[in-house]
Amino acid sequence: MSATIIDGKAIAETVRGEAADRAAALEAATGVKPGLAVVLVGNDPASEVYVRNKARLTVAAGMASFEHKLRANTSEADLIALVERLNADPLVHGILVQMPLPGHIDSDRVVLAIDPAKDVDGLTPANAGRLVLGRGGLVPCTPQGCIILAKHALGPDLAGKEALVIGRSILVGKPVALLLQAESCTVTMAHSKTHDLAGHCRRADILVAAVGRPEMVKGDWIKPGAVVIDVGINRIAQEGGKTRLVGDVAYEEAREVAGAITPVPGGVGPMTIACLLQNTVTAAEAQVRPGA
Ligand SMILES: NC(=O)C1=CN([C@@H]2O[C@H](COP(=O)(O)OP(=O)(O)OC[C@H]3O[C@@H](n4cnc5c(N)ncnc54)[C@H](OP(=O)(O)O)[C@@H]3O)[C@@H](O)[C@H]2O)C=CC1
Ligand SMILES: Nc1nc(=O)c2c([nH]1)NC[C@@H]1CN(c3ccc(C(=O)N[C@@H](CCC(=O)O)C(=O)O)cc3)C=[N+]21
Repeated sequence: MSATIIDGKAIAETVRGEAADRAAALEAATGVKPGLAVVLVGNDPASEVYVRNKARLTVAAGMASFEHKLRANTSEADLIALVERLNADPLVHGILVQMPLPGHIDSDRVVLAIDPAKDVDGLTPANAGRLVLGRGGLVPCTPQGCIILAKHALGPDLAGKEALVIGRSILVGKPVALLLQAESCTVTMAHSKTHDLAGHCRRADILVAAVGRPEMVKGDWIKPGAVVIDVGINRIAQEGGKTRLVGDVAYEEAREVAGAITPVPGGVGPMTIACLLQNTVTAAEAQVRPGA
């Protein structure tokens, strides 16, 4: 039996449409157009593609896009000074600093400089803490996207499902595990020190892979009928000098066993951008109508 392919591209289009409607309603009511600032340090070619995609889709959703491309040798102080200017800029409601940053910059200090009200990545201690406590705040985009995709496959009620998250980063693994727990799943978090990863995978009704290792999760690790959400974005070399994107799951093997699976590209990636636009509108609404 072959898995249902979860169409992240189509689902993301719907989510972006909702963000566009909310942005238009806010502008009609208050005259304020939500604005998103993206900061990229250095010229990593893959990151440049994401930044370009984000800018195009932000404008298409009726929001303002501000791009700041800084040289790879930009100092931490100059980067923090830019973040502080964006914090103070009334046209900017959301700030995203693309990770990873070059090695000479302490990313914790940069994230701490972001106004939590504009932290559309949900990385500041204020937003991360609210997520742990279950008290709202801005929630990281990729984890939100994972939950939406899992619900597309399983329906809105995820309660009681066995969920395994591979990866425990602040950007993806930890928040996705918290969101699954909030949906009343029974959650296991695996990482580089986990023993018998394959055995853990085989118990999972929902498997989220956020590792950054191309095709690490094999088909025979997957419980028949499971929902597989592949967060990995890995560029690998192909014959003829070309490259291609693959996830953290061996897709061709996995789709023979899983009940539903997200492709790479066209799965979680587009959802990340769609949820970023939603977070930008949410941030703008709160900044325009505090307490509303
Ligand atoms: N689709 C999208 O929108 C997005 C995709 N990504 C992609 O998702 C992937 C993960 O990103 P991110 O979370 O930022 O990555 P990090 O490198 O920050 O985290 C990777 C995690 O994987 C764990 N890990 C590493 N090797 C193994 C192993 N052999 N077995 C089990 N666990 C392992 C690490 O464990 P430990 O903690 O022990 O070191 C760590 O927790 C990347 O491919 C990235 O490009 C990221 C963001 C958005
Ligand atoms: N502060 C921060 N927040 C992030 O959310 C963040 C980050 N830094 N650093 C890098 C990762 C990676 N990431 C992606 C977003 C969209 C796609 C995406 O749109 N992918 C498409 C197209 C990919 C392509 O074809 O190039 C797809 O998978 O179909 C991919 C990857 C966000 N990240």
